[in-house]
Amino acid sequence: MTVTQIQNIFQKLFTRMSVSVSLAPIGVRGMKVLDREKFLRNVSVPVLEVTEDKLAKTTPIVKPYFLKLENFKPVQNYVTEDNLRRKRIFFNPEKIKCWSDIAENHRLTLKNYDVDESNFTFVTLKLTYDNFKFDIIFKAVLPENEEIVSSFSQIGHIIHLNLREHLFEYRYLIGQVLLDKIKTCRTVVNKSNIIDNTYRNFKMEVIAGEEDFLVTVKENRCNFQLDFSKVYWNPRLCKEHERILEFLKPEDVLFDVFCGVGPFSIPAAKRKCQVFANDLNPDSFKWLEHNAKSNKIDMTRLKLYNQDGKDFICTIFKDYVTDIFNGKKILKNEAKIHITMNLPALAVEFLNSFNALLSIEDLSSNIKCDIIVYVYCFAVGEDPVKISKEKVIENIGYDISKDIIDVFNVRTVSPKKEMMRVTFKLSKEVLFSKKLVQNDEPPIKKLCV
Ligand SMILES: C[S@@+](CC[C@H](N)C(=O)[O-])C[C@H]1O[C@@H](n2cnc3c(N)ncnc32)[C@H](O)[C@@H]1O
Repeated sequence: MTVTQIQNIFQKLFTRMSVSVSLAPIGVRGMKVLDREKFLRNVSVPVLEVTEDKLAKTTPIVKPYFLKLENFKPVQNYVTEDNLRRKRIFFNPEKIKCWSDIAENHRLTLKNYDVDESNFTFVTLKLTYDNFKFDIIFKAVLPENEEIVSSFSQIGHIIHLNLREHLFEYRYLIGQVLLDKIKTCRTVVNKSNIIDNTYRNFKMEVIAGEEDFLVTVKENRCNFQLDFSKVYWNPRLCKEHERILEFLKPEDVLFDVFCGVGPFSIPAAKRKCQVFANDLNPDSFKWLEHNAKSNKIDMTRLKLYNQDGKDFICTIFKDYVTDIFNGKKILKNEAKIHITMNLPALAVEFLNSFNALLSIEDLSSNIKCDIIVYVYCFAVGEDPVKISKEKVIENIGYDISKDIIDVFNVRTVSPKKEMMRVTFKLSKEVLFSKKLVQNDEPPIKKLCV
């Protein structure tokens, strides 16, 4: 018996006895400065050694047991001590600890090809930092039960983290690992405070890679270029942007009150809507203009504004609907007017600008015009639907319960905070409310929610 054969017997015995074989890195918990060498470890791994002619038949049978690691091939060439060329198929030791762990039907099929337990052995595999995915590394390094993978998003080449305070001391390690492991990443930033400024951008710290905030992202078949340090962009809103775009038909009109760099406005203009896009942030405005050009938008369909949302509603929107209601402007093919208000922390506070926006003199007979508002808000509490409805009604100053079309949960921001969208029909009652209320009553009706 050769030394290798004896080693194999011992390895088989040992592996049979051990309850579970973990492939995770060991001895790195608590590491704050990345030391790639410390991830080196030897693991005993089951392999099936077959002659080259048997490989094509054997591989499909044993594929479910393959050892899957980063930068690792589960099927490798091997030359025996007697100089014979063989193939080694590496199995996952977390699944296969001995020959009988292979399903019986698979063992029987293998036997038909003359492959059996005599082909099954164990080899020692040297695992390095390069073999582990970032989530495995974080699981091994960070305090137990920490989950950071869900708290990051990728915007072009930037990975954006929102680390909780107790993980701050690990931030440079986390940044470096992400930079190493995610091929499309060149910059890792951590948001260093919550978004509480007017322009909804965050102060951030570069924790790994280059200080380059200029990104290009693709959404709803449009390209957006932006400076992530100066403007708002959230890849988690892509689906919501798409949902709104689905509501828009060619010739419809969109007033995008807080448009950012244009994720509603630019694709809407591309779909032949008439779009009025506004944002207060001069940088958003700059990138909005840039993106309109780079997406080759017909600028007769897209008008851009850099004003406060309230002024935008009280001038641009007001003038447009005045012309509709006094018959100066006619919408083609019963087109609708849509108003998007995506500034969840504050948008409801702009709703009262619609209340009594128009005077009754502007109203020519019974012109009909569907105006749909999509206003976003945050809801913290047991019943986010009720909370967001109440917010809207309270702020618009009119009981619009009957006009609410939908209350939609867009996404969970944190365990107790939901981002909601309230869709409602902006009625003539609200737009002309002052004049509709008799006897100089204040325009705000008593709310019943
Ligand atoms: C949450 S972002 C939404 C951007 C974009 N609509 C989207 O869906 O990604 C809100 C935007 O509102 C803009 N903003 C903040 N206060 C504003 C105001 N008073 N008037 C107009 N825009 C404002 C910010 O600059 C920011 O771009």
